[in-house]
Amino acid sequence: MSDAKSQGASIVFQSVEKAFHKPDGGYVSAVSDASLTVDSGAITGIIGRSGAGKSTMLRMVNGLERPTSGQVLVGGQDVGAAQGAKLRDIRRDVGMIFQHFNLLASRTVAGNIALPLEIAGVPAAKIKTRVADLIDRVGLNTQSNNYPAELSGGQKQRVGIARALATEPKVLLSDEATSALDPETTQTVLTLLKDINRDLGLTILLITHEMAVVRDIASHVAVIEGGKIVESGKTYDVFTAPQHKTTRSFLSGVTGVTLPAFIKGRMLKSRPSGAAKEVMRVTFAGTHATDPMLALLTRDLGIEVNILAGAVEEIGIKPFGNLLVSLDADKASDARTYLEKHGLLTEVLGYVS
Ligand SMILES: Nc1ncnc2c1ncn2[C@@H]1O[C@H](COP(=O)(O)OP(=O)(O)OP(=O)(O)O)[C@@H](O)[C@H]1O
Repeated sequence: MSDAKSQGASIVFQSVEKAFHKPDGGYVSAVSDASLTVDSGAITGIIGRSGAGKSTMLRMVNGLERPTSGQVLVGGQDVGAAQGAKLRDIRRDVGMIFQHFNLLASRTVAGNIALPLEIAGVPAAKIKTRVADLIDRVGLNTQSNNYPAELSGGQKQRVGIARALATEPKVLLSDEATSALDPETTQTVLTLLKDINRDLGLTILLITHEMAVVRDIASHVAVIEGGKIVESGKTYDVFTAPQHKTTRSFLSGVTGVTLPAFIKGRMLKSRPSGAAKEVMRVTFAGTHATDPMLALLTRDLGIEVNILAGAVEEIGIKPFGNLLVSLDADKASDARTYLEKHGLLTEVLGYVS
């Protein structure tokens, strides 16, 4: 494959609703009032639980579903309104990869990758060179004549990626592409997707239920619940200052920073009478991520803090830290003011007596 940049295309969801009719005459609202802009060349993750509406969002981008109202625009073209040749043109600009790869068992690696080119009527000689380039790009040179049954999950997904890139799309949709893979293979596939995004400039929209995937690859994220986008923004901003409880619950799974059981079991929502400790989350972002702020808090205000759990992580190349601490509830308000004045974020999680 030539490494010339194939321009990406933006994806815009404008007040999109999608309802499905049920056999009993009612309907189910799969996506409701969704507005989201994915910039050309960006990698954006849509995260949500099972049934949240992720697949429906994705399927509206390549015209497999049409919005009930609102618009989905790919490179400014209204996918929902497109018919016939126009819809085929838009679809050619949108490649897709799947959780279970969707490879043809009867075709070799090279044969699977060639399929979309054969369907598009590309001359055989051109298909041969292009398939060889694609195989090279995804690192399957020694497997080109193997059948899917002879490949590992990671290798199968590489074939899926090469096949999706065959028609030089501007947008790549990823439907839980790493969910069936082990963590190590997931990393190699995510790295390949990042390389492709960088080299070809194509836009990637992925759906996942794993915040770790978002952290590792996406510059932007949208959180969807019950068909509604409840939060969206730059991945770093959403990770360091999540606004919605669903986002927080996804994050608690990925940061690995959870309260120890002996505290969790005793936590109260409101402050009890008498002596009590406040349990607080402190998020260190940007330049403060590695500052010794708790030591400074003790030095400047004489407030002592117990660390319950913590971790420093990276998103892109930017670090952020997450600490769960407890401290004297009488002094907690002063401590929060001090920490926030120094650019940290705090959140009261509860109290223990
Ligand atoms: N063709 C359909 N007919 C009827 N209802 C549908 C159809 N497709 C999706 N739904 C419903 O719409 C809602 C959203 O489904 P969707 O598949 O988009 O969710 P999801 O977030 O992708 O879930 P999962 O992670 O389990 O795939 C669900 O309630 C689902 O049952």
